[in-house]
Amino acid sequence: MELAVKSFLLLATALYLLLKLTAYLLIAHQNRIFAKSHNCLPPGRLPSSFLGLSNWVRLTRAAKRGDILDHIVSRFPIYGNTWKGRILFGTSIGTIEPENIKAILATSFKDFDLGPQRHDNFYPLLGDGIFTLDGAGWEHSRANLRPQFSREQVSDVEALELHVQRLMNRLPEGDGEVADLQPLFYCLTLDSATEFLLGESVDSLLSPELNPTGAARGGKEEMSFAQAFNVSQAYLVQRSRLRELYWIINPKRFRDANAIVHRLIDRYVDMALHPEKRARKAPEGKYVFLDAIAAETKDPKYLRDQTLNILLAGRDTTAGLLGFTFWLLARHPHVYQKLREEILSAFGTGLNNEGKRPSFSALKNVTYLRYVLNETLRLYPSVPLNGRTAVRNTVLPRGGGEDGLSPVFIPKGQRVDYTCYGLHRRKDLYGEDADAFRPERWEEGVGRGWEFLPFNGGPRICLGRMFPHLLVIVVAVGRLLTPSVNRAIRPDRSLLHSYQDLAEICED
Ligand code: HEM
Repeated sequence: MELAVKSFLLLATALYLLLKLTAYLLIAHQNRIFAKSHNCLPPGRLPSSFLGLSNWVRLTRAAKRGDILDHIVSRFPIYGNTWKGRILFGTSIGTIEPENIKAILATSFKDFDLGPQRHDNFYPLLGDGIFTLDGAGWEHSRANLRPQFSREQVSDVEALELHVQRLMNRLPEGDGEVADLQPLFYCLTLDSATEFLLGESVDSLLSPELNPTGAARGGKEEMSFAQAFNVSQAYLVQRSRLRELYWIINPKRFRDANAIVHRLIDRYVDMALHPEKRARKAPEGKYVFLDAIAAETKDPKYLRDQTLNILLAGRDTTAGLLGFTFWLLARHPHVYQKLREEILSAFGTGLNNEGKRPSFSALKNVTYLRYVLNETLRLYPSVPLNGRTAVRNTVLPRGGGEDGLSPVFIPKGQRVDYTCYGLHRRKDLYGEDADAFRPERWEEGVGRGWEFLPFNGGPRICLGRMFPHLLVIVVAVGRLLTPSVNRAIRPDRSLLHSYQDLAEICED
């Protein structure tokens, strides 16, 4: 009897393996036919050891050193603008080819999705929202949320002014004193975003202790919303580093931080659904994102998740842009001087608290400011790494063969990572000085089409790209460019470190 069971198990296992092998060979055969019929050739090969462990170890070491982006970008001159390699159990295709990125994000949009990790890794904090969903869920979110990003709704300069003023109040008084702007910018974007989303700011700029970068510290005291949101994000970064194994990191501190964030948002969701519970009424005519979406949908989880998705999408990206703009201005005094002169000549004393506030469109038309922002986003795009996964067999137009000009076959399930940080630094697209900060290059017509992608492109292009970040920076630039605050800039490695963190979180 025992022998019969053993024989049966052996036979079943052999049959299972045979079926698997046949399916594998069949798919490989179909893939070959598909690739041939589209004239595909293989791209450059990133060497790797068993299961891609060596590449993963190199990536992890680079992340620890704080130069993961330069590490990734250094592969392109060696293996080509599109390459394929093994990284921790899976294969990845890396590309900095505009034509390929256009295919992924626009022309072959339906052939790709965000991949399994984005939703599942972010779920404990973000749930189901526009930033984490694919397919019908994303389409529904996008259609519902898009009207909330019209110009009138997001260009409330007055609300921003209050937070900028508070930021200014935190700068040291004396001449020659230094201040670290980065934590202040993270607080500024949190305060202004919560005001836009919830109708009330969490006012982190008024708190005596700033904890902006989200170091997951110990301690028994309850975290504030700002701390909890930062702690959650810091854990999301750590989880992303483990790729498919993200779920291994799920400590109590992460769960507590998520619960604190959810509790606060739920309070506002409750008030949006039951306005009679509100202690203070929003001023007449004031736009509140949560109230606006609650007018359409009454599901509290939907409301919480979408609000948090927007907060995550818009907060660090904007703080990063602000931080890098000033970081670069501090190192390029001639650019700083030129920008200051242009702003002052356009608006005179209008920026100096004398009642006349420049209009939004006037601010948008300060050409040199636009060049400075473009150049900052070119060198330090807030989302430097990104990727998609093929949902069916498809093709990228470039990267195959010795010359890299043939199409590349992308099988169903294949991950493709595109790297704006590398794309934006290509010397053949931006010139030999592509690594230098030179806003004037924008006068020369660089960055056309799919060569410049700080906000993505195609149907998933950033919803908030037009206004809030621009307004925040403009108000801040206006204020910080006044002579009395020339002092407030300090170069700081921590800025670069948190940029790397952001890079990794977005890689998923
Ligand atoms: C400098 C500031 C910003 C940059 C560089 C930026 C960049 C991006 C990028 C690259 C994406 C695509 C992510 C992906 O699909 O993988 C994105 C998506 C998104 N962004 Fe922004 N963003 C910024 C500010 C904002 C702000 C302020 C908001 C809202 C208030 C916002 C809302 C969104 C939303 C909702 C999405 C998801 C769109 C979708 O999937 O349909 N962003 N952003």
